[in-house]
Amino acid sequence: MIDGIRLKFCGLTTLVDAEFADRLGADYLGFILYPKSPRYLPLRQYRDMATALPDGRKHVAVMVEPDEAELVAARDAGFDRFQIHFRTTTPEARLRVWSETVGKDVLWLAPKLPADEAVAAAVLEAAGTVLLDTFHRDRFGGSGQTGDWGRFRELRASHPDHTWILAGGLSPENVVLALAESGTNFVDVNSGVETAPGMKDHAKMQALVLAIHRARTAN
Ligand SMILES: O=C(O)c1ccccc1N[C@@H]1O[C@H](COP(=O)(O)O)[C@@H](O)[C@H]1O
Repeated sequence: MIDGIRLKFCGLTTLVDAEFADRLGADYLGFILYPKSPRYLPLRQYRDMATALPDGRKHVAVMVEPDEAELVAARDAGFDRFQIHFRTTTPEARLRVWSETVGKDVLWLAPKLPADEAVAAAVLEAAGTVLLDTFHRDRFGGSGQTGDWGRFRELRASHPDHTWILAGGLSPENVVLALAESGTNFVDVNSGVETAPGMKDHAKMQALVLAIHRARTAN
């Protein structure tokens, strides 16, 4: 927690980067288990890394429309949270399977939500947390593009019983404005603190944490 803001650094592919995220005080460390991502981390590599990481941070498995066996494998590997990106045409029964497999409290649903679509009731029923990433027609996440922070604010206010996570193109340069405009207390940061996909830039990670700290402690 950085002065009341929950922080997840995502797309971690090396122990050095994960340890650095931990030292900076990130609450959540995100590992992308989606083979088509340039930040893909195979599950066996995650297991090796996880045993070497200090306790205290929650580990998030980032997946795209996993089948039940893939989700069970991630659950059995010891992840604490499960962030699932999916198309809004996904059958509701599938959302229920994800929810029953890991539990509503630890499931983060990330619908690929076009500007004119509401968050479906089935999404809110299946998960206690909704992650709003920027809509991109051809991608599930990691686009590096910012979204509609005003819409995030409205959705969060409309569903106060859920936890809402802001994602999409967040960086040291824009995070303070994103906090102010979205009203979020939970940010997910990925490509905005990289030198290349999957390679974290420690100076940018530190700058992001400092930017949040300064914004939150300024009078
Ligand atoms: O980063 C990826 O490659 C990725 C692939 C598939 C699903 C999610 C992915 N990343 C997630 O996307 C958001 C936003 O990322 P960015 O800050 O815009 O780069 C974040 O939740 C990542 O976990």
